Amino acid sequence: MNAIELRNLSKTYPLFKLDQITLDVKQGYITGLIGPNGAGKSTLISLITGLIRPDSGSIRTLGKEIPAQEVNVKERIGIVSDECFYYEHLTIREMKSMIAPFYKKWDEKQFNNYLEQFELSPKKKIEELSKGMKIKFSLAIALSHDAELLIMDEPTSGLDPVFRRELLDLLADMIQDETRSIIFSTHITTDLERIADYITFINKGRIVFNEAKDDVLERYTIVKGDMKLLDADTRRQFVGIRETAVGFEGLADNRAEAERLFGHDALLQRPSLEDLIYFTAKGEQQHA
Ligand SMILES: Nc1ncnc2c1ncn2[C@@H]1O[C@H](COP(=O)(O)OP(=O)(O)OP(=O)(O)O)[C@@H](O)[C@H]1O
Repeated sequence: MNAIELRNLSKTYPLFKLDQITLDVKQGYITGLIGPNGAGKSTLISLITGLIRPDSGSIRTLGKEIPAQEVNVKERIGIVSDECFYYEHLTIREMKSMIAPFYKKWDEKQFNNYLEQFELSPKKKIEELSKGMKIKFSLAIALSHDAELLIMDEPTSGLDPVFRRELLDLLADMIQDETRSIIFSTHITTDLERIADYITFINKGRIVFNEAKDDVLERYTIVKGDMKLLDADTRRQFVGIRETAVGFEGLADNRAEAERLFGHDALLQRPSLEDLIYFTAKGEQQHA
């Protein structure tokens, strides 16, 4: 089953279009959403959570049509972002008291455990929280109502490395029973290399791929070699190329083909997710 199903989803802003997005986010797994600045990640997440409305296309979250059946699904979802809509003048305890009644499965003991684990004082006002503390607070809320789907917009960007690791462990634990699902956007791609099962790459409002992480990292390859290996034909193999004084480095999207073409003349390496973003953006500049 899919936790999220998007069909031909479009949203147009004056200078940007999220264009005909069709995407399945699998239940029971962690999906990472990656892409350059302004690619449309937050817009996509806002559409999925019902914060903004699409111009066309359909959204089905946990089996329910959004926005039509939104009320039936809200309490089964946890949303984590540093831009959550809390009342700044309230304390953590007061804010929790406002939020908790909306959730049938609210677990007060669990919430208090998370506050302790995250070192958050219930007496602190929301306006006094740092960016990282706000993320921790919204995470404590999301994890205390037994959410089946966690949707997170750059949850790790404001967190220190120690807590980031702890959060990743927490997320990995959360999906152990294979009924819960997590989608999160981030620029810290090493976090996804650590825990994501699937990667959705979005660029300029379009999906570049939505695939199992291991398949992606197997399919693409970094090729390093001498400039004399590059001609009009071989250049076509590359998503993007970086030329240096001593040679070139490029990303090819077909490892088998690159091996056939370059054989032992070039060095082929497994790419990182960051390489995929970097070379895709670079390729666009080169083809522009
Ligand atoms: N309310 C809005 N009105 C007009 N344009 C908008 C609005 N919200 C987003 N955009 C535009 O949509 C595009 C995608 O923005 P979005 O925030 O979804 O990107 P992103 O991938 O999350 O980027 P980043 O990695 O920088 O956070 C940008 O060009 C942005 O300016």
